[in-house]
Amino acid sequence: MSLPFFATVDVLDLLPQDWSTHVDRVCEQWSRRSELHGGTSTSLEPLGTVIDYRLLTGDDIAEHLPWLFELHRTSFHRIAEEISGMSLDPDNAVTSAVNVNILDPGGDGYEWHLDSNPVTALLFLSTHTEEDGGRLELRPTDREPLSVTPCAGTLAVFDARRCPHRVSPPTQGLRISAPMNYFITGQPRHRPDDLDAALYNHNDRDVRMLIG
Ligand SMILES: O=C(O)CCC(=O)C(=O)O
Ligand SMILES: [Fe+2]
Repeated sequence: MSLPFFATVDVLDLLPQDWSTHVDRVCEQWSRRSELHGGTSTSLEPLGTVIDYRLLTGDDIAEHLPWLFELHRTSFHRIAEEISGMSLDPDNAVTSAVNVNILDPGGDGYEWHLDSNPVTALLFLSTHTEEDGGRLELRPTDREPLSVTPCAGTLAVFDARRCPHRVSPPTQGLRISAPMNYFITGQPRHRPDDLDAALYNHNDRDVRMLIG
């Protein structure tokens, strides 16, 4: 559970001019409530833990925020390769490739967990102060814990499969972020069987795949 790379990059100039109103509108209209449960294969929370949040799946994003879906496959892909120093492939399962997490203050959070994909790029879509909560917290075993205050337009790239991470519950302001999955070229991909059901609260594994 080490952290071989972690970097943040300002990507504001890659977002469309009206990104903020567009994201707000789509979150308002299309997000659904979900729950994270301790005890699932990637969770590090004790059994019985239930954490609320809202999300947009990749299907919602491909349809309503197509520029974000596209950035995952183009500019953000290149940035993730530069930072990780590896040849990567974007996740081509539509539902999980890009998500948007929406945490309402006063109750929502995101559990301690590991991702199943080796490289995660996380785009912050809201800005917070240190007092607002909603911090991305990482606990690598081989260095000091990291705690990142979200700043809209910043992309964080890290090895989320080996480094436990969570979002501390926001106390003020809607916290919005977009996690994006990448895999190492040529290495087998493993997605635990219960993960889609755990994240999207449905049991039918996603079958929409993009070519390439
Ligand atoms: O929303 C965040 O800041 C982190 C979420 C996360 O780690 C994930 O969706 O896997
Ligand atoms: Fe994660």
